[in-house]
Amino acid sequence: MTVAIVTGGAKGLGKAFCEALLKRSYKVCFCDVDTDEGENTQQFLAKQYGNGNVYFQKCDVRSENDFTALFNGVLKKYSSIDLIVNNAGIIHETQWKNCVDINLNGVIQGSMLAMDHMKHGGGVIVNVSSLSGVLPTLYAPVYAATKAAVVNFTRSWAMNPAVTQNNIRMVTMCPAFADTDIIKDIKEEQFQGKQFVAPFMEKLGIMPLERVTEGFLKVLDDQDNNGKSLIVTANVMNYATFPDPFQPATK
Ligand SMILES: NC(=O)C1=CN([C@@H]2O[C@H](COP(=O)(O)OP(=O)(O)OC[C@H]3O[C@@H](n4cnc5c(N)ncnc54)[C@H](O)[C@@H]3O)[C@@H](O)[C@H]2O)C=CC1
Ligand SMILES: CCC(=O)/C=C/C=C\C[C@@H](O)/C=C/C=C/C=C\[C@@H](O)CCCC(=O)O
Repeated sequence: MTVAIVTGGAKGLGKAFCEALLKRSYKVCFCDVDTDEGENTQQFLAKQYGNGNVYFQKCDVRSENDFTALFNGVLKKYSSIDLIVNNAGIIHETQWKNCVDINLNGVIQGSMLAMDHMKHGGGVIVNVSSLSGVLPTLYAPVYAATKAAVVNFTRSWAMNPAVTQNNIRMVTMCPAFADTDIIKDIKEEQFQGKQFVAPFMEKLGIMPLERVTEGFLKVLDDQDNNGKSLIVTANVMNYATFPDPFQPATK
């Protein structure tokens, strides 16, 4: 039995990742702060993939207590945790502390709890960042900062013996715009200049969820990607490259 936790799984990319995992016969526990949406999705997924294979637990990733209860619940039900997808996220430049709490602290909390469990038998941690994690994003500096932090948090842990010597793999995903609610019903106050979004969206397009799921499955299947960050756009699916100051200088 292979067991996964997906945060923010009630809708959008998280829900798509849950479905992809269920198709691969994982047992899936997904959490969300939105109980109504979570319960609807639970019913939908249970009908498609079987009641015993998926369940929803309310968890606000900002809460250490909720997160600990989530892990304990999964271990009680399925006895192991092989994969966590730290996916829950928002974009909100005015409520920026909330944005940091969810997008960064939530990922840190989920990763630390997962590592603590996985040190006994290994596992995979997928942290969902954004293309905004590797590119400056003028309309959302705080969002971009949280997403860049996720990239370097993952790269940094990936070098640590607690990961490398315990058969753990930590990877980041950096998708461009995808067709979910995060890009809809948007308020001016969520950005530092909402008008700046459109040109980037025009250039990058809006990906169907299937394209991001393709990247997600690649991240799961590539065994040698510890610490890497997969960029997913309509045209590109490559691991990001970063400057290496330890290499001899080239002239
Ligand atoms: N859709 C897009 O264009 C892109 C999205 N992303 C990232 O993908 C991730 C998923 O986003 P989408 O599915 O697009 O958005 P979405 O808005 O459709 O789904 C996000 C889910 O996270 C949940 N959530 C929010 N705060 C939470 C909290 N405190 N605790 C638990 N769950 C919480 C929401 O209730 C919702 O179900 C986010 O981290 C986002 O930043 C990255 C790049 C592009
Ligand atoms: C700099 C490159 C870049 O912009 C990359 C973006 C990649 C992904 C962004 C993603 O993580 C979150 C995007 C959220 C966007 C939210 C709202 C927009 O849809 C507002 C559109 C407003 C408008 O149409 O005027």
